[in-house]
Amino acid sequence: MIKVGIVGGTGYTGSELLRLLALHPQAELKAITSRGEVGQPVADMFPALRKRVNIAFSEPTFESLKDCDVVFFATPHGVAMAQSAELVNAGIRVIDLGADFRLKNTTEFEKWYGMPHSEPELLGQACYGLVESAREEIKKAKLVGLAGCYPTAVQLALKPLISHATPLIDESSIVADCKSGVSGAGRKAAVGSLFSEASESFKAYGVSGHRHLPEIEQGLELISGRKAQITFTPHLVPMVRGILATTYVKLNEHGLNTDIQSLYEQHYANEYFVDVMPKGSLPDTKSVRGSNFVRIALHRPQGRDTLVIVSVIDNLVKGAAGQAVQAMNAMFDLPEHTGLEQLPLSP
Ligand SMILES: NC(=O)C1=CN([C@@H]2O[C@H](COP(=O)(O)OP(=O)(O)OC[C@H]3O[C@@H](n4cnc5c(N)ncnc54)[C@H](OP(=O)(O)O)[C@@H]3O)[C@@H](O)[C@H]2O)C=CC1
Ligand SMILES: CC(=O)N[C@@H](CCC(=O)OP(=O)(O)O)C(=O)O
Repeated sequence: MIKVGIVGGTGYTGSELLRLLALHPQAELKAITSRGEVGQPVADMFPALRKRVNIAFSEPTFESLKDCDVVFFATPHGVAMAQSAELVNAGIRVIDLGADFRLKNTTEFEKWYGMPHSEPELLGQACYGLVESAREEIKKAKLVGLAGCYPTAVQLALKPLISHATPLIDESSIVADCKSGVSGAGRKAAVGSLFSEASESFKAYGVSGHRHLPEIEQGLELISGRKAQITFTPHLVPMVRGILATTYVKLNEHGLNTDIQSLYEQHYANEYFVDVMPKGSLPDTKSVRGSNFVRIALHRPQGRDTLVIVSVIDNLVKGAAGQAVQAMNAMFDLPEHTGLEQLPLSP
């Protein structure tokens, strides 16, 4: 059994990890931390976990986590950075769901996250955790900086095109128009997440710059070795879970002469969690809700040279906790879908 610890067990991604790991056949929950709820049984806070999770919250300290094989950080930026070195040095593998180990350039990190990076050496050892593109590195990694939620939806939408040795699109003018449910903002109290603010409304945010922009560009460059430029606009939608990304690219001559639907189907043929839908499909967030799947559909409106790629994920699963468990499975040589076979909730 893999002994698992979670730092940040009271938040949305932490509790989603609990939901998934409670039924994982190879995982044993050893520690779940909270600063404010030490001693409280986890199932008292999350009745959905009654009779499945029988431990209590503990302090987010090394002492609580030292018997684990792997520790997930489901915490705000800056927390994993402060605590990972001690764990990694003790031979405990770390998967950070936050952004401390995603951006390789510390100046970029400081610019977008407003804090200096205190562990540049550890950052150098970290593997960027988009499992479909970095599986082999993740297997060996001691530390994974898991891909963000929007970056997962957008990179998986573009990967087959970007992976192609000869560019198929104009890689300098990609547009990703993305919509997220409110759980993307976390469980902490915030005015923008109030029912009366977010419901019956729909708005763009971070239009002039969002911290996922440099991450997406870095991720695309990691895949292709070429620099890509993207206009990324996130929106807040009045629903709880889900991300829908509509990504627009201009096909070049080579792209226009390629069967893009077949390219996607072949590229993802062996990916358990990626569903390339039949031509013309319209995936909705409900079709992935509660599951680790991503569904992708391709369109060429009016047969023109713009390709529209629609991708959907559950931000808390494939965008966070599910992808984290997928990475853990890869690290511990388990089939990647172990404990992750939940079908989406319907309706
Ligand atoms: N929500 C989403 O869709 C996604 C979130 N993420 C990332 O995952 C991380 C967690 O997000 P989310 O679950 O939404 O956040 P929440 O705000 O819901 O939860 C944050 C958790 O972190 C704990 N925490 C806060 N500060 C500290 C600290 N200084 N030391 C230890 N624990 C701390 C809190 O627990 P307590 O106060 O009880 O100690 C709480 O359990 C973030 O980095 C986020 O960016 C990534 C992808 C998607
Ligand atoms: C709706 C909403 O607010 N979404 C968050 C993104 C989710 C998140 O926490 O981002 P990471 O993937 O970087 O961890 C935001 O835009 O800041």
